[in-house]
Amino acid sequence: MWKPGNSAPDSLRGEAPSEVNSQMFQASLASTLPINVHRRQILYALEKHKVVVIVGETGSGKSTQIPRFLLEGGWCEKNYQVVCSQPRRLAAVKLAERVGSEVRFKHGAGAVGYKVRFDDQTDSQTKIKFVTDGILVRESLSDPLLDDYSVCIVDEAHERNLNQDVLFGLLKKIRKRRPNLRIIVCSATIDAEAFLNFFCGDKEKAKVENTTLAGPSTSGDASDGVIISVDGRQHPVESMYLIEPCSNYLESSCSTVLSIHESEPDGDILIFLPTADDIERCIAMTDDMQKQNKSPKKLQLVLMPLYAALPVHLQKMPFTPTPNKRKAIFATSIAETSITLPRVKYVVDAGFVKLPFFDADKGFERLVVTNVSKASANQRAGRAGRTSPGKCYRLYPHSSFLQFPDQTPPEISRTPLSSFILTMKALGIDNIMKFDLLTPPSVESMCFALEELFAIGAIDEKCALVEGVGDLLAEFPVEVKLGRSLLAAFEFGCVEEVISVAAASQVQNVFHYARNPAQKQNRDAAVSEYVHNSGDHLTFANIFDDQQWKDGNLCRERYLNFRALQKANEVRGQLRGYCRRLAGGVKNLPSVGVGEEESDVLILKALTKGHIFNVAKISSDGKYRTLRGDNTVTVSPMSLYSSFGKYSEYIIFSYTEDDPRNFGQLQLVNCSAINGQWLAEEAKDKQQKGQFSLFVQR
Ligand SMILES: Nc1ncnc2c1ncn2[C@@H]1O[C@H](COP(=O)(O)OP(=O)(O)OP(=O)(O)O)[C@@H](O)[C@H]1O
Repeated sequence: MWKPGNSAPDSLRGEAPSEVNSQMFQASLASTLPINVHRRQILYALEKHKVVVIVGETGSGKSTQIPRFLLEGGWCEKNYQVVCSQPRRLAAVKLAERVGSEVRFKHGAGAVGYKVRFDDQTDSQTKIKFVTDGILVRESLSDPLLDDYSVCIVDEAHERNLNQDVLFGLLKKIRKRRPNLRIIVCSATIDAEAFLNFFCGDKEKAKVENTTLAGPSTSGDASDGVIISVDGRQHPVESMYLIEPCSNYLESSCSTVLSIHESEPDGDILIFLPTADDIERCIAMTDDMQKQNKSPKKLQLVLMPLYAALPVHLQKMPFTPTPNKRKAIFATSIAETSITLPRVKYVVDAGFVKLPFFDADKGFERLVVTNVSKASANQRAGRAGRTSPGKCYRLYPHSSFLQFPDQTPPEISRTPLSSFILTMKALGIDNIMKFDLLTPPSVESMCFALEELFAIGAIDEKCALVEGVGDLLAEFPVEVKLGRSLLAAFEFGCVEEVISVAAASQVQNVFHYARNPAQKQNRDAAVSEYVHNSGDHLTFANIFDDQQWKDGNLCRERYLNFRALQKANEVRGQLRGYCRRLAGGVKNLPSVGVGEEESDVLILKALTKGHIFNVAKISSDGKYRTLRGDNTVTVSPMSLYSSFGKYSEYIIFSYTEDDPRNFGQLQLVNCSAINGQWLAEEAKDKQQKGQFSLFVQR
């Protein structure tokens, strides 16, 4: 069933006799989920209505069972597929494994597949397809009416990521052209009426089903939409709050994990923290505290991280049984929705999330650690009690919870929109302001994105996609800055090196933090062996140029984050595949090597083409100011440029974040020295000299 050369996910591999029993067991467990009571109601609603909004508690069975109902209800006949989109790739992969193992007994091993960025595990036999929201949007570029699908399920709709919002608008358009298409929108916590109004509008009557009715409704015409509420969850989750706010959520997380381990019966613990760095620190702190506490324990406690920038084999570990041991899994919001970690009974929620926010005043995105929404907190709690009753320890008072926003603000209202605009243009939607969106984007962020796209040459002065740049970038699987740098790398013959830079930029924390001055001294000595004096970007390329990064021990000595490098290397492989296809199937991609002045200039020039909007110039007070927005900024102390970079009037940077030492100020992450002359050349190239000379003269 799987494409040659690809291995199937664990639970979808060849059938051993014992597996058959386990599948029958899983299928019988599935039939006890609360959503089963609504099976007929959902199938009937879908016969009668084009849009069905399903609201059901976490763990009621929406993500796993609805696709199965549809398969069994005949929605995959005549070569149609049912597609279910998820915000995150981990959820899409895990759901495909789970649903695959539930249905394979009846429908064959290939009935369920998944498609996520860089990994397509579907073929002509696939009937239920789990994808990420971004993949479904991309599919609509080549198949504008999504003709392969009879039903599109958009799951976890409360997340309102940018791709979901595009999908809602597209599906609304498509359903007018394809009356046979059915749309299901699912979540535990959405404003169902708002979604129904969006799809059905005032003219078409929206109908709310009686929530307790298990049977079919008898009214409404086929153009109606309908809301179905699914009551109840399989197992209860008890939520507990702190009486007083805690002063240090990392310490509080560690001590809560250890006290659960000492006092609560068996069951794994899932801890939600905002960043990968917090996770690594919290694991180290818990480990230290555990070693100091010598009292005998019934069970050994194993500490594991789970975040997006981990290599795939480490992301799988929390899902693997550890007999006679209790797992404490420290996760970001990657584990918040759709996934089931079967043995988790306890959730510890620090109540924070790291989110990008576009600051229209500064003209830059800021990564901010902020309170989660009530919807997210409830999703997190929902990870306990999936296979038995559970408990959620919230590390904040109930009064704080009540002040959390109901929902996280939609991504469209808080992030830069360059990729979004490119996608819309590639879809042929030129007047974006007229495209039907649940929340319209702000004029400021649209202008900012259009300017950036113009500056990198993706659109022309009439805002049309530039052939050979804009159209390619719309399909590139990385953000536009890196995509543009990769395209430029073909021009400069340094594709391999820019791939390394792009891959390392996708994972955070390539280097381990130095936590005190002594560590910093050691780190600086270790890092000096491979650092490039232009700063971070060429150091990334250097690390991959030198095969020694593959040695975990050596990485530790050199303060390199082995896990992050493994992940970056995975991404390198994926980007290489993409670039090879782009170059017409060539085997060897152009490479110049790192370390010779001439080749280094080529790599930095390619990067400058993509980062033309992310340039800072030193001003007379000795501080850097961004050319765009004229913000006074500092270089992040984590950037190697701050300790090792040669002085440069101009630098490029990957992104900005809040400076923890200066409230309200931005700091630049991943910085490299460039030559200001390249900016002028770039401006000349594009005949935009007037625009760029403004920057250069400042
Ligand atoms: N991998 C798994 N291992 C064990 N049980 C599972 C697994 N996946 C799902 N389940 C069972 O199926 C139940 C329903 O899961 P499902 O993901 O369909 O719920 P949901 O309603 O979509 O919840 P959420 O909104 O939290 O994603 C879980 O609570 C659990 O009991």
